[in-house]
Amino acid sequence: MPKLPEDFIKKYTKLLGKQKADQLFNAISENSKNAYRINSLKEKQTLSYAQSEKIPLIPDAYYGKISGKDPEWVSGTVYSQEPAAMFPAFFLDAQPGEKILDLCAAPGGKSTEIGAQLKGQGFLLANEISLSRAKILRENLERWGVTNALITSEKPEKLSKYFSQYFDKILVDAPCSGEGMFRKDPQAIEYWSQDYVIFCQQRQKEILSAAVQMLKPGGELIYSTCTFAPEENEQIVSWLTKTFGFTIMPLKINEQYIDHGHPEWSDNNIDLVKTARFWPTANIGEGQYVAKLRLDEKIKDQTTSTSKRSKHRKKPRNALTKSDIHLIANVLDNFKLLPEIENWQVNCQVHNNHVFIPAINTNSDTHLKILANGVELGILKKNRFEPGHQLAMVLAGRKQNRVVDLSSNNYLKYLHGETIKTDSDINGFILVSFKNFILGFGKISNHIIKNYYPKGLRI
Ligand SMILES: C[S@@+](CC[C@H](N)C(=O)[O-])C[C@H]1O[C@@H](n2cnc3c(N)ncnc32)[C@H](O)[C@@H]1O
Repeated sequence: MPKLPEDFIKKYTKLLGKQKADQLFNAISENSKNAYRINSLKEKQTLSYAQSEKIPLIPDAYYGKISGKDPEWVSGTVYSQEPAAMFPAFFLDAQPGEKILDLCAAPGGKSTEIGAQLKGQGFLLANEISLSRAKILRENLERWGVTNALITSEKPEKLSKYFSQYFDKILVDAPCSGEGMFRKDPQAIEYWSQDYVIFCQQRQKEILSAAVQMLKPGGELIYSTCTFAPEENEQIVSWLTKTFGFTIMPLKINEQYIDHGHPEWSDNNIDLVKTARFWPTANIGEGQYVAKLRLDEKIKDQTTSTSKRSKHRKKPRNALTKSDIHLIANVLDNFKLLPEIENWQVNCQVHNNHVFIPAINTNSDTHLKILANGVELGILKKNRFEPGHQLAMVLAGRKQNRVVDLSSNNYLKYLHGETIKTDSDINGFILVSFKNFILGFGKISNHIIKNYYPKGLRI
């Protein structure tokens, strides 16, 4: 690991005192902690992991390392996540039916959890400014089986034009100087300087200024970073309260693991003790800061009437023909559908032959970079319907009968995209599983499973 920068050592020795600062520097030289969360959207399966050490407070989360080749991961049953990073979504506590924005969402650690909390009811907008990272976000949300997310790759200011005062809760898991990740990602040490901390602070203010425009009066903002820097933590929260009329809300802080925010590192606002700090010395995981703020109910609507007339309200025409419905039903009727997709005949739309149930209605003049909207059921081809991978991931939320479970050998063949021999007498589309974890679709004809595992995911 690279040496800690002199300015970093001086800064934290001054803030924490020599003894606590030395403990922090020692903790940074130790190994980082691995953990995973279990997906409550999927049918319960027996995992091959020990599940012996639980993450405090977080439901269904354990210490332990998982591999991207495990069927648990391929099927979206578990998500590997740094333990302290599980807390922002835990504190957000989305309720089914709410409208939630995750503004800086990739790769999706928090969006996947928010998707699970919503239980398919309500709406999640998962946005990531970087297109390459947004594609990974889409893969992760698809694997997780989330049905009600719109995934975009936009600048926060642009989103705010479409979603004025729209959301009940917004998570800003901000890009930051990453001091809390030094031991997990030593590159962050090389990148660090006090100037960089100030640059990040400025960027956080810009992102948050756009986020506030999208929050309903009385709505909640969760702000989090993975840095220790007060400039990006308590000082940002003080700026939010003074600039926009926010109240700092208490968080469930168990002082055994979680420190409180430090008023003396900002403007002495005593309410900053209600915010949460995670230090690697406290043994949960890496560094993290989380604050929950409520926007004043009486906040004035400063948006123009044009931007309030959002472009996502009008319901476009359902373009399915009778014969399309017949083709789709021929496939879907073989599976047990979840309540969110049961009424597909009424709710679905077709775009370039892709059949999907949108999370939100958008018009053709919505100029947002949209990577996914709701659930893609599949593609209409000439005289047939081919179910999509996302549908398989969603169907894993219920016990299915039309499933072929593979051997270890055939599991790898499936992930490679090969065809597989089977004893099954079924013909047509089936779900393919390994150790009962649903991996994707296959289509059987004469005891051969044609592989429908997406090309982009094959190993
Ligand atoms: C801490 S990461 C988010 C991690 C994510 N929430 C998760 O749990 O997987 C911060 C994200 O903010 C994005 N970002 C960078 N600059 C941004 C900006 N100006 N506006 C919005 N997002 C930005 C980064 O690309 C990065 O993916």
